[in-house]
Order: sequence, then C-alpha cells, then structure tokens
Amino acid sequence: MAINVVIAGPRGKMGSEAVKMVLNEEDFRLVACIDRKNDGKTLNSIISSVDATVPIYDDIETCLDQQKEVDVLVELSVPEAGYKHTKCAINHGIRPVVGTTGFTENQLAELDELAKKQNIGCIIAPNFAIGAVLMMKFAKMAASYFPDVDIIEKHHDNKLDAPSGTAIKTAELISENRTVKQQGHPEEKETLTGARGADVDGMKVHSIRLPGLVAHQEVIFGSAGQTLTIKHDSIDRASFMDGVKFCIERVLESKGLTYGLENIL
Ligand SMILES: NC(=O)C1=CN([C@@H]2O[C@H](COP(=O)(O)OP(=O)(O)OC[C@H]3O[C@@H](n4cnc5c(N)ncnc54)[C@H](O)[C@@H]3O)[C@@H](O)[C@H]2O)C=CC1
Ligand SMILES: O=C(O)C1=N[C@H](C(=O)O)C[C@H](O)C1
Repeated sequence: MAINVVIAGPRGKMGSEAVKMVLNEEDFRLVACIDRKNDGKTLNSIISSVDATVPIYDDIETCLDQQKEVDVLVELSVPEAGYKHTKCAINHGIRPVVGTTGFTENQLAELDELAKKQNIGCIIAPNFAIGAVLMMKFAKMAASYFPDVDIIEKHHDNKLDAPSGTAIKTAELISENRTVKQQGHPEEKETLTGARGADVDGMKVHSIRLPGLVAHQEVIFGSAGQTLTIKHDSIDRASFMDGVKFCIERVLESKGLTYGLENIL
C-alpha cells in the first residue's frame, strides 16, 4: 500500500526537491501541500514543471480535517510554521518527518511528549545527508581524544537560523565524549564582539553565510603539533533526498521523537 504524504513548503529549495522525490517514488503518494499562499490552487498551477493536481492549503488544520488518508507530513518550511505544522500533525495522529531547523529544546521536548501520548513516531533530522551524519559520528569519536574543537558551518545567505541545526547537533554529539574545557587563552579578549564565535561548553561554533554556498561544515580538532579536520559538503539538495525517503518509511514504525538520523541508521 502506498504511503500518503503531505509536504509543507513545496515551493522552497528543499520542498521542491522533496515534491520531485515523492512523485517519483512508486510507494509514495503526494496527497496535498501546505504553502503560506496559493490556498485552493493545485500544485501544477504554481509549479509548471510539476505534473500533479495536488491541492494546496495555507492552513494545516483545514488540510488534515479534509484529507482523511494522510500517513506522513514532510515539514520543510520555516521554524515557527514548522513547529505549528508538526504539532498539528501529531495531534491528528499523522507522523511528521521534519527537516526544518531552528526548533528550541523546549519545543523538541514538547513534541516528544505529544508523540508518545499519541503513540506515534516523529522524526526530526537536522541533516538528512548520509555524509553529514557520518561527519557528526566521526566528530563524536574524535572528541574522546581531542577536547579542543571548533565547528565551522557555512550556508547560503537565505538561511534563517544560526547556528545551523547540523552544527547544534554536532556540538551535542561532541559533548557526549568531550571533556568540558574552556578553549583558547584564559585571558583572551574579543576586540570585535563575536570574533571567537558562539560558545558551547567552551568549544566554539562559527556560522558563515554567503551567496554561492549550499550547506557545508568543518569540524577542526587541535592538539600539540596536529590538527584533524572532518569536513562535509552538500553541493546539491539531492544529497538530502535518500534521507527524507528513509525517514518517511521509518517513521511509520517508530514511537516518540527521534532527533537525528544517527539514531536510526
Ligand atoms: N534537515 C535537512 O537535511 C535540511 C534542512 N533544511 C531546513 O529546511 C528548511 C527549509 O529550507 P529551504 O528549503 O532551504 O528554505 P526555503 O526558504 O527555500 O523554503 C522554505 C519554504 O517555506 C515556505 N513557507 C514559509 N512559511 C510557510 C508556512 N507558514 N506554511 C507553508 N510554507 C511556508 C516558504 O514560502 C518557502 O517556499 C530550513 O529550516 C532549513 O534549515 C534545509 C536543507 C536540508
Ligand atoms: O538551511 C539549509 O540549507 C540547511 N539546513 C540544515 C541545518 O540547519 O543544518 C541542514 C543543512 O545544513 C542545510
């Protein structure tokens, strides 16, 4: 039986890629999209390259009240709306697969509680690219040996959240193995505010935003006489689609919140 999917953010860089992927998969059926405009139109009327008369809703409640056979919501919009959509889906018993970044820790905890209460799964993946997941895992391994580490993430300049969801997740994974240490000189002073980046338990996180970039991250470890750099580049958003597909399938079997692809690969 096909998995019925709703996509939020179908005109976006990720959403449009997800629309193509879902339409090309035999086992998936795209039943509706959530867009902040174009309510009442069909997908093919707003994206000429798409050959599907899928209805568009600007309100997720209306969508999920009317579309009775939805299995999975794929959320790829913006943090505020993304949180609202995810919560609404869970309340309707629909399993969310969320790529949208920028949710707070409290929001993640609330979604976990809600999904458990509804006895359904919810996957939030800060990065769907297998290479990025491996970069994070390798960084976590290296952190046992190198407590001094800087995370440098680089993205296109239309990104709303900083640091990236991937950088936050990387810092969390590194923290599981790293001995807490205030890095740099104990008496160092910033003569330009922000020069040393954001601080997570004494490690530093830097966000670069430039046109021309897609999604890139370097994790640089340093110790006496050596550095180790673990680097990942997404040069095309196709890099994320195998992960989205995998999560659509896996979320049907999971329970509660799964935060990060590394937990289910
Ligand atoms: N987990 C992952 O692997 C990845 C996650 N992302 C995240 O996915 C999200 C989307 O990224 P992009 O596609 O690059 O952004 P984008 O700006 O290209 O697309 C966002 C889309 O959301 C739409 N939108 C805004 N408010 C909305 C609402 N209330 N309802 C429905 N749609 C609404 C916008 O019109 C836009 O089309 C971001 O949070 C980004 O960080 C991006 C790439 C990979
Ligand atoms: O906004 C993006 O583009 C990306 N966002 C995600 C993040 O915040 O980590 C994943 C990837 O880096 C691309």
